[in-house]
Amino acid sequence: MAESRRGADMVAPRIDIENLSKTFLHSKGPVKAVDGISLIIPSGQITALVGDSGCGKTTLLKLLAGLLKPDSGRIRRDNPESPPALVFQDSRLLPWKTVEENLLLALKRTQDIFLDNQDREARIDEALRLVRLEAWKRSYPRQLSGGMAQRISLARALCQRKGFLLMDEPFSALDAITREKLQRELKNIQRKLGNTILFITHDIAEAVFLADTVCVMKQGKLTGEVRTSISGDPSGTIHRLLGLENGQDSGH
Ligand SMILES: Nc1ncnc2c1ncn2[C@@H]1O[C@H](COP(=O)(O)OP(=O)(O)OP(=O)(O)O)[C@@H](O)[C@H]1O
Repeated sequence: MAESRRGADMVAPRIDIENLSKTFLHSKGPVKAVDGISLIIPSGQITALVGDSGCGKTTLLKLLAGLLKPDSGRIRRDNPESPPALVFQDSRLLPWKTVEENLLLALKRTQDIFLDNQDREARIDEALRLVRLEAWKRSYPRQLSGGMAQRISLARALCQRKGFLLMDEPFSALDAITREKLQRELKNIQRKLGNTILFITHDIAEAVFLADTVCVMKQGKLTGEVRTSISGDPSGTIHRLLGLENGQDSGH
C-alpha cells in the first residue's frame, strides 16, 4: 500500500535562520518585530522561545510557517517542500465537524496524493492513539474539555506526519494540572517521533521542562540561547537574560 511505502519518510529538518528581519509600519512609526535574528533549530529537538509580550515571538513563528515574508534574511531547511504543522493557543476545531472529520480535513489539505482513504483513517487512528483520545473519534468539539480539545489539535498536527511542528503557546489557556499532563505527553510523543519542534511560551518552567534549548527574545532580538541539559541553572539564566529577578514571570 502507498502509506506503508511512505510511512517511515518523515524528515525532522534542521532549520537555519540567517539574519532575519521583519518590520511593521504603525501610525506611531515602524516596529522591528524581528530584528536580525540568526538561529539554528536543531533537527529532532524541542527548541523553546520565551520573551515578553510583543517581543516578536509569533512574528518569528509566522515567518517560519511561511505566513509572513521577511524584509531581509533567509530561512533554510533540509526539506523545504513540506510546510510545518501548526498548533495554536486555541484548538481551532470546526464545531460542526466530528474529531475525525476535523483531522481528515487537515490531512486533505496536505494534499498528499499517495494517501488513499484507508491510509488517512490509519493516520487519524494513530494520531488519536498518541494523544490517548481514540475513543473520542466520533465526538464533536463541544463534547471535549479544553485539555482534550488541545490534545485533538495536537493530533491534527501529528496526523500530517510533518517533521517540523510550530507551537504557539499551545497550553497557555489550560489549568495547571492539565497543562503539566500535556507537557509530559508532548515530551513523550516527541521522543517517540523525533520531530523538530519550535515551542513558544511565556512560562519559563514549561520551556525548561520541555526544551533542549531555550531561546530568549527581547525587542525583536535574540539575546541568548540556554542548553537546558548543560546549564547548571537554566531557569536562573533565562530569568537573568530576560532582566527578571528569579521567580518572577516573563508574561503579561
Ligand atoms: N500584522 C501586524 N501588523 C502590524 N504590527 C504587527 C503585526 N503583527 C505583529 N505586530 C507587531 O509586532 C510586534 C511583535 O508582535 P508579536 O505578536 O510577534 O509578539 P509576541 O512576542 O508574539 O507577543 P505575545 O507574547 O503577546 O503574543 C508587536 O509590537 C506587534 O504590535
